[in-house]
Amino acid sequence: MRVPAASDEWVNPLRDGRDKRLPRIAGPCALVIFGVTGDLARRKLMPAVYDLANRGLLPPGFALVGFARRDWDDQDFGKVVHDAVREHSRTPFREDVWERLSEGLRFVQGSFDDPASFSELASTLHTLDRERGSGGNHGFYLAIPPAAFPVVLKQLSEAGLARSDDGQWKRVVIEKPFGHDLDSARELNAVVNQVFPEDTVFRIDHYLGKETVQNILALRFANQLFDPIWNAHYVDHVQITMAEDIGLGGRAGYYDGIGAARDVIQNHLLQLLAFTAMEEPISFEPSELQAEKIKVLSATRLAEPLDETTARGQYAGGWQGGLPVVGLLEEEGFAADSTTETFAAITLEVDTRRWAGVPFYLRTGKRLGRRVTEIAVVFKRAPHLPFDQTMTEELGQNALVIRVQPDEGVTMRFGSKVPGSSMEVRDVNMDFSYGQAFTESSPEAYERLILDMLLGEPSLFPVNAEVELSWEILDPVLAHWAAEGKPEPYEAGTWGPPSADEMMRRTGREWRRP
Ligand SMILES: NC(=O)C1=CN([C@@H]2O[C@H](COP(=O)(O)OP(=O)(O)OC[C@H]3O[C@@H](n4cnc5c(N)ncnc54)[C@H](OP(=O)(O)O)[C@@H]3O)[C@@H](O)[C@H]2O)C=CC1
Ligand SMILES: O=C1O[C@H](COP(=O)(O)O)[C@@H](O)[C@H](O)[C@H]1O
Repeated sequence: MRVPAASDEWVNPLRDGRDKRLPRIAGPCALVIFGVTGDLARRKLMPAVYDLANRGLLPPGFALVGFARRDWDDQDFGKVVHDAVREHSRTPFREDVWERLSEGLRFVQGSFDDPASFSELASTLHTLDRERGSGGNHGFYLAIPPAAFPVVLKQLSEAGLARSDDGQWKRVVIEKPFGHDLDSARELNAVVNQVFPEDTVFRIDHYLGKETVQNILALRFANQLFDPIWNAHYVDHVQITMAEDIGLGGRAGYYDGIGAARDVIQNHLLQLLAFTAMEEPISFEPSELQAEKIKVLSATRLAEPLDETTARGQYAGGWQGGLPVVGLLEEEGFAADSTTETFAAITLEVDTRRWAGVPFYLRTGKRLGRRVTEIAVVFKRAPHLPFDQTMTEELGQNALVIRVQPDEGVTMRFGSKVPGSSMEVRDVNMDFSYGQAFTESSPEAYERLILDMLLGEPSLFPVNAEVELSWEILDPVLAHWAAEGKPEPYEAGTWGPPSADEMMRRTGREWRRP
């Protein structure tokens, strides 16, 4: 198989033709992970790198450099990567793959505020370029606390690590959250672009790396079936749910003061809305896809009044999976009077001809009934039912449900005659399940996104404008909630605070129980 040179033409991954179904392999390069001792690196990034190696998608001399404060050497680091891979990788562990990967592992010990550590990083990379042929192509993954983004960018710049000579590339991957409101996102964007030109900045929203999210584009734009009814004439409303059953033990440092809306609505859920509501791009060139997402986000705004169209909550103690669990205020590290919300629901309107008058309800929460992310497009009722009313009491509204996770797939809900002598009609489901339709398991989101970054393929990374527009949409409700004070408590293991149900009841609708 041909290994593309670093200078190979960029190939659009969303427009691959038949001959391009062959796996795309990254050219010679090194990946530096800042924050390599952290939770994200251990659970997601290092396993994803191994999975790519296992699939033969990394170049022969690939190098992975970890940077953190621990007093480790390359061997210690190798053991940590090994354990993370054994515990969390998607693909089976193979000794020969591990041997090859481990030859390129290096650790640089240092603090973000210490220029000497960055000089050492530069010298490590130069050595790798020479010895393993990474060719001056370096990706820098910032898996670090958001407050540290500016200092690391400055150090990279001052150490000359952000500068590319001819035929080389330097790219930066920035984890979320990208700012905590519009102003801070603008400031951060300015800092980032002082060091890395926009086309070398890869802002991660890992939801875009999920197969089921990319499949929204296929479902909508590869089929004739859905588009004619994908509009305000037929759609009653859209519900986007990201529910988690986990609590926030161990995450206080990041989550307290951030809350559910900043953590996932600003990024993952608004990206899901953009994919669901945008117009067909004229091609899958990154700029065309981004243009459509930008257009639809520009047309999106909060429905008002906010105390009726939004809800927020904080989990209290309760039961989950048959076990008692504590409330947020008892979780280690959270302030006893924390006003951080762990549940958020908002109503959005999309001011376009396609969506005028169709509410988009977005909700997310921790310690909810179960883990599920789905987009439910709920259709209007048939204008006339030629049945005896008693025969349709169990007929709901038609719905198309895109199950992002788990049990990935698509379900269509519609009415069907109940077998028997009467014309009774009841809801039934028609399912497409990834597990049944495809034999191969889907790549993990980070696997896909790390590879795309190494290949320089930006389609699945939100640009600056999308991030800022998302804050613009959310800022008013964040200010509204900040003025309100304490969120409403809800029992762990339930579906959120009563005000969330009330918010829907007011409109004559109800949340799905996925
Ligand atoms: N965890 C997750 O599931 C997700 C995380 N993210 C984002 O990823 C990023 C990282 O999150 P997470 O892994 O959970 O964070 P952690 O707190 O677990 O890890 C932070 C890392 O940063 C390093 N670090 C912190 N300060 C310094 C410093 N001054 N000098 C050198 N290293 C330092 C720590 O190294 P040391 O060992 O030296 O302390 C550690 O490796 C955040 O932006 C988060 O929002 C995004 C989505 C999901
Ligand atoms: O970005 C985040 O996502 C995770 C959930 O990710 P998923 O892929 O398992 O759905 C969430 O737990 C975390 O709070 C948030 O920062």
